[in-house]
Amino acid sequence: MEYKNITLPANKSIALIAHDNKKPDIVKWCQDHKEDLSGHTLYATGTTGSVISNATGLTIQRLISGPLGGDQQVGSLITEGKVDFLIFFWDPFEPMPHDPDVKALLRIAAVWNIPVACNPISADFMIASPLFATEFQRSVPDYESYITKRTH
Ligand SMILES: O=C(CO)COP(=O)(O)O
Repeated sequence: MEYKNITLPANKSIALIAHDNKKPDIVKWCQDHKEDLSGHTLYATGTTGSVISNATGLTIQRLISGPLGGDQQVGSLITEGKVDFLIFFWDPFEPMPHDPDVKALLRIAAVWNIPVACNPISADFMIASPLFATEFQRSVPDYESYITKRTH
């Protein structure tokens, strides 16, 4: 696989997701970082988006609920270059009916070199990074050269 660099703008697109037992954690994290988050474009799966916007007033583009396909929607936005960061507090203690979707989302985030925080401390380190609110270069798979190689 060949890679190319793309420039991420200072204003990032961040996807916020939490399983039910972790929703209090993501709400608290968003309350603690409300000011920093308000400068970015926020996406969330359905229920996570509702609880965060009710608790913080942040503007969030809500997708479908996770078990109904929301994780797949986030994965699709990542492949389209429309989501730059993933904050996903997944539950390590409970199996989910949509575990294959969760795994697929985490895989696609790795494929597209997306920073992923799976717990509040990782998210704290991420948002404290000087790169969080500045332009930076991200290496991504060079899809066009991949297609060209496979078709010539
Ligand atoms: O299940 C989820 C992620 O796998 C989250 O979905 P909700 O935000 O709709 O609860």
